[in-house]
Amino acid sequence: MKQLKDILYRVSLEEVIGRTDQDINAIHFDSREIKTNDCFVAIDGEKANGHDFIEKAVELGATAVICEEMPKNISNDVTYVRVNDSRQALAYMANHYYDSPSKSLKLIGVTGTNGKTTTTSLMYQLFQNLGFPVGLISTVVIKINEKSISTSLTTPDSLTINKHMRDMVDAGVEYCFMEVSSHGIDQKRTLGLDFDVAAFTNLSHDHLDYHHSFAEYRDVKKRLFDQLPKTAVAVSNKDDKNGEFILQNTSAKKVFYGIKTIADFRAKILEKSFEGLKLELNGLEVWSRFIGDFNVYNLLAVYAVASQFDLSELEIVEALTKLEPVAGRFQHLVSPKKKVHAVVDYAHTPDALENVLKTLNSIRTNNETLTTIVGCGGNRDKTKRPVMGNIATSLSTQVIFTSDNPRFENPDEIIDDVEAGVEAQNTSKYIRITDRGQAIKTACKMAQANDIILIAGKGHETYQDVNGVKNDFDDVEHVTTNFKLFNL
Ligand SMILES: CC(=O)N[C@H]1[C@@H](OP(=O)(O)OP(=O)(O)OC[C@H]2O[C@@H](n3ccc(=O)[nH]c3=O)[C@H](O)[C@@H]2O)O[C@H](CO)[C@@H](O)[C@@H]1O[C@H](C)C(=O)N[C@@H](C)C(=O)N[C@H](CCC(=O)O)C(=O)O
Ligand SMILES: Nc1ncnc2c1ncn2[C@@H]1O[C@H](COP(=O)(O)OP(=O)(O)OP(=O)(O)O)[C@@H](O)[C@H]1O
Ligand SMILES: N[C@H](CCC[C@H](N)C(=O)O)C(=O)O
Ligand SMILES: [Mg+2]
Repeated sequence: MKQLKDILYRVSLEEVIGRTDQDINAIHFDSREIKTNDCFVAIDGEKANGHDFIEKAVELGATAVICEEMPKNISNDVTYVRVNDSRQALAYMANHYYDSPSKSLKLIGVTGTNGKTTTTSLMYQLFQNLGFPVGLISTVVIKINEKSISTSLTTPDSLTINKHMRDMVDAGVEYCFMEVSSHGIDQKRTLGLDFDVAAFTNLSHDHLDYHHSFAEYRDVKKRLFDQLPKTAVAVSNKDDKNGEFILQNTSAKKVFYGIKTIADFRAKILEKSFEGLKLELNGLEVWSRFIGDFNVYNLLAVYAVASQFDLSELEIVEALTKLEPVAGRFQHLVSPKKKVHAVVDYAHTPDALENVLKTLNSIRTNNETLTTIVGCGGNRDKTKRPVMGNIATSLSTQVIFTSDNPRFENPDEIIDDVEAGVEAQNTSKYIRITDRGQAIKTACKMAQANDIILIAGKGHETYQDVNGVKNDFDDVEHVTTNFKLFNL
């Protein structure tokens, strides 16, 4: 239990009505969760305005309200605090409420369009293999040592982050690896966290519905590095067009990795196949079970981050070679009889789809058919749809356009948008099958020995979100079932 004035430390207060020495049970930004003696933080959001629920929160027992505009009706036994920015206030309050847990952790944040889940999960794996107590906050799962906690956002809200970090510290965790999404930075979900290292993977087209322009999207990502203290380390991908720009204004120590340019952490690709990659990492020759040039960047990011701590280079490189692929990221399944290759991959951006398809084309030995099954999510950036339609048809033998998570949109209209990007010479290369299960079944039915099927977009997801209902759906399960059904 803490007093309101202790939680409000560092929050710039515009106006206060009422006392600030009362005990606060819990902080909530959703009125529906309020109970007696809680503090309600009103946020003017994307869909609703929390200020409209202040009275409801008071009715439910809130004794403190944090808001950007004072409500018309003031209740005598409630304290009202007006602030400039409720999201910022929430982040600082969450930090104090949980006793600044990020200060007790070695905190590593990873941002970028693609590769965040892969690199943070690999860092978690590597440090765990080296015997450290570890935590992870990722799109797929939150981990506190061995314990898994389910999650729905890549970067949760500031209260949830601080709560999990508190639990991590209490469980003895030393290193915490977390994904930092652009929504997370923009909505100040990570504000006030004490990052020791922040790493940048890459920047390409995504979320332009939310950020309006590519420059705005890029500048939001850059903010993570701008806010780092001098004592922190900023790691970036030198081969990415924005890799140097992102670190332009950071006060942190700069460290770069790359394949094409001179960098602190370098890799050379010596051999590639479905079995993995032979690499040279800073001069040391190693084997890795990963497939695809993009995964070399991911391994380099892990290498660069791990090298910022008290570990020997040999120890790190050896641990890198032992890393296992991450669920739904280039997850490779081979049918037992006809050796049909299926790759389930979370590529849901144009750049990711292009990388995965180029990788598959580069390891195709003969002229096996490469069938791509792909769609786009509903209620997300519409401008990426035609671009992905074009990439899929240009880089595959044949394509089945299907449904991803339609959310509240009509799946056939989403496919219309994807189809609109197909260039004239490729129009005979695709068919449309809206039902994703049928699309996977059709591809398996057509498959011949050694053919390759890419199922893109949903990776690890075990549901399909239709009108807000999450129906069970798992790409990997569908592939395995159809491998059996068609005796592949
Ligand atoms: C567009 C967006 O990012 N929205 C996020 C944002 O919601 P918001 O603050 O705008 O909320 P809102 O629905 O407008 O409501 C405003 C306020 O009224 C409150 N309210 C509402 C109703 C009520 O009865 N009482 C009440 O108090 C709400 O709790 C909220 O505080 O803040 C919420 C709490 O942190 C998030 O759950 C919510 O994520 C939504 C569900 C979402 O889908 N977000 C996606 C786009 C997202 O964030 N994705 C990123 C990147 C993904 C990636 O590429 O990896 C991620 O980090 O996951
Ligand atoms: N370094 C990389 N560069 C480009 N593409 C990548 C890279 N790493 C992974 N990908 C591709 O992007 C997909 C998503 O990877 P991952 O889940 O690691 O990214 P993410 O940044 O966490 O995505 P999200 O924003 O959804 O959380 C992968 O399935 C793969 O196709
Ligand atoms: N974190 C990403 C995931 C997209 C995954 C894809 N399957 C979709 O539903 O669009 C987002 O929320 O945009
Ligand atoms: Mg992720």
